[in-house]
Amino acid sequence: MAPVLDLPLNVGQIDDVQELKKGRKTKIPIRFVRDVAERPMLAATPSPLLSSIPVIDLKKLMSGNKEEFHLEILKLSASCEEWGFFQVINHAIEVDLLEKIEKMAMEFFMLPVEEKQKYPMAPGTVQGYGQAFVFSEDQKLDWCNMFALGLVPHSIRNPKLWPTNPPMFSETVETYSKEIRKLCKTLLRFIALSLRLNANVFEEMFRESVQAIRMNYYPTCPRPDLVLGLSPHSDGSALTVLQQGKGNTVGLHILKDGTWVPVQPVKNALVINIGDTIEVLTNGRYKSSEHRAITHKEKDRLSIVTFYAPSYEVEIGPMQEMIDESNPCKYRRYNHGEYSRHYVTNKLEGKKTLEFAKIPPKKS
Ligand SMILES: O=C(O)CCC(=O)C(=O)O
Ligand SMILES: [Fe+2]
Repeated sequence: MAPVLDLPLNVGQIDDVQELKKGRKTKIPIRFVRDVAERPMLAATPSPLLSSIPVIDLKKLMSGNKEEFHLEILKLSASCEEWGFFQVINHAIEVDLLEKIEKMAMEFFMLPVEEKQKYPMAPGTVQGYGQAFVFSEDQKLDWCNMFALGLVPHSIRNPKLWPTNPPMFSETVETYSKEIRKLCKTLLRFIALSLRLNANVFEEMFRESVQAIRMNYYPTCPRPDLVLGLSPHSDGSALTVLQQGKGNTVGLHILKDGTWVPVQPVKNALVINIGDTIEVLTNGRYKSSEHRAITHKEKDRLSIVTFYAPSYEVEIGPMQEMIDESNPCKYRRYNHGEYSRHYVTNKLEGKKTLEFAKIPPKKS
């Protein structure tokens, strides 16, 4: 992943949530207890109208007749504009592979803590096992264990972080990442078409795109009402592909028009979201929505998340086609590597990271 902070950081004690659980204590350590305004308010049920994000059928885009294609492209465009999220079905990735990576990830998280800590995530970095995005002693912690790896290009990989246990881990991650890469390229072609742009525009612009994977494991929590599984954030990627564990409970929430909307898992679907890079490139037309994860009292949850982004040397800024009199340019131009560094060296805090790219509105 991108370069990280050189400073020594004092991040205080970071308890491993799976180990806390083994202690069978019902009292949540104070570092995990959120301020009242941040707590998830689980009792409040959102309107049923809001309870599902759009589902895109990739088969209709790849091989549907003219009418099916047209309707699906319109749906894709509306999903990216209004939600910044959709679920994709008929994505052509074998269910076996999805099941295999899920099994590997679970096997990894179930290893004894000493085994997992052989791949430590150093404070202020985002690869290895632990909690990312923690920069100070007084920062609240997420009820989550993460394991993250840089995959593509080869130079961002840290070979010391590739587990040899469970066996086949690296082989499965390689195969999976290739398939997800193909899917991202395909989706970006349709996203370009939905904007009436040349289908290759993103692929050509991104050069050798960067890809990283993060596995998030949310153990059960005695007080889901007090904690967050993952703090609210938007993703710094161009596109993110999220696989939820089979039979997962609802855990992912998207902020839409000021309301947290739970994402109902759809069997064998993958959840796709627009990252900050596409928001900037489209001058805000396609949104990188704020999202978070919550925990559950009786059910643990796993998510396997792939971040797909341009090569670090690429310059990003709103595309000319996205700017006109009624849509003045909202973001400045910057180098993607610079943004990536900014993203990974700041705590997750809603869409605050994207302030980096915003042009302040003119005072009248
Ligand atoms: O686990 C989830 O559903 C959310 C994960 C996520 O947003 C992330 O890893 O960036
Ligand atoms: Fe995310």
